[in-house]
Amino acid sequence: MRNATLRKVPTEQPAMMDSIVEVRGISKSYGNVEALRSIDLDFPRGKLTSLLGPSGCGKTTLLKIIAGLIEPDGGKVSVNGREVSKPGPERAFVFQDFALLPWATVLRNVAFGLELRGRPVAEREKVARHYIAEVGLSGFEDKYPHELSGGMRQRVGLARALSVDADVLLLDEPFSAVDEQNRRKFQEDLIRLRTNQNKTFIFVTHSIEEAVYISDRIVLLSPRPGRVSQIIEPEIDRSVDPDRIHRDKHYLDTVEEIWQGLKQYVD
Ligand SMILES: Nc1ncnc2c1ncn2[C@@H]1O[C@H](COP(=O)(O)OP(=O)(O)OP(=O)(O)O)[C@@H](O)[C@H]1O
Repeated sequence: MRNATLRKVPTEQPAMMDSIVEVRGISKSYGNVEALRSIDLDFPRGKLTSLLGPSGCGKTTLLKIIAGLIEPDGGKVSVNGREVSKPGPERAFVFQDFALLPWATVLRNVAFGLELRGRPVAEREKVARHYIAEVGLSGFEDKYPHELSGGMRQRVGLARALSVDADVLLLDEPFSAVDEQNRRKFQEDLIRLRTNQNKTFIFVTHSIEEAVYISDRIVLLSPRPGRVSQIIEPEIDRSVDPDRIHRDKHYLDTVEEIWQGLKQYVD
């Protein structure tokens, strides 16, 4: 396979990049636990960026600060050039535990974000049906969350995030609760959605393989207090068969190189 190389990017970002999310000097402590120290990051528009690093290095904290769900102690986050301090319609958060309404059908769950925004029922159901199809759940509109597998519930969460038409989708380990088959399938869907929907994805994962497989860029955070230690662009040609990518030497070398850098932090 051609065109699969590891590219390291300076952690000081070039000013010319079209970034949709800008993080400047973000710090956060919980009591005397310093989670994040002075994070500066730019997230390119229309790309998928993964946050990767040892357990407890502040990945989820950073994602929630970008979402406006946690207030930082210092620094600021801008989205589309505008400083943000609370959740807003241009960002949608897909929770690790799905956060679905157990008493509502798939259709209602997916349409829920639009319902909160007071959109008419016909419009929100039309949009919801569209995204239910996009994530491969057509035919399940009238099911309830307890009737679905973990992977399907995760898709409902993603469809809900897509249906509110946010520019930025924030995903906190979306595949952690699903089995390997569903994980692979969902990764492929995410790559397709990223291309078709032209959304910006910011993605927290524990998995080096997953990060290399799906990401346009990978931000490696150092152990707590989390700081940006490296930015990597694994230039993988994703137009080829996914099974070929997983066996490709460049893919495997990239995974190995990141692992060599991270393994010192594993007990
Ligand atoms: N609400 C909280 N109160 C106290 N400490 C917290 C809180 N949330 C997170 N922490 C601590 O802050 C640090 C960063 O946590 P965070 O969940 O952001 O890291 P993470 O990199 O996402 O971790 P993991 O990979 O294990 O999910 C950890 O040491 C965690 O224990």
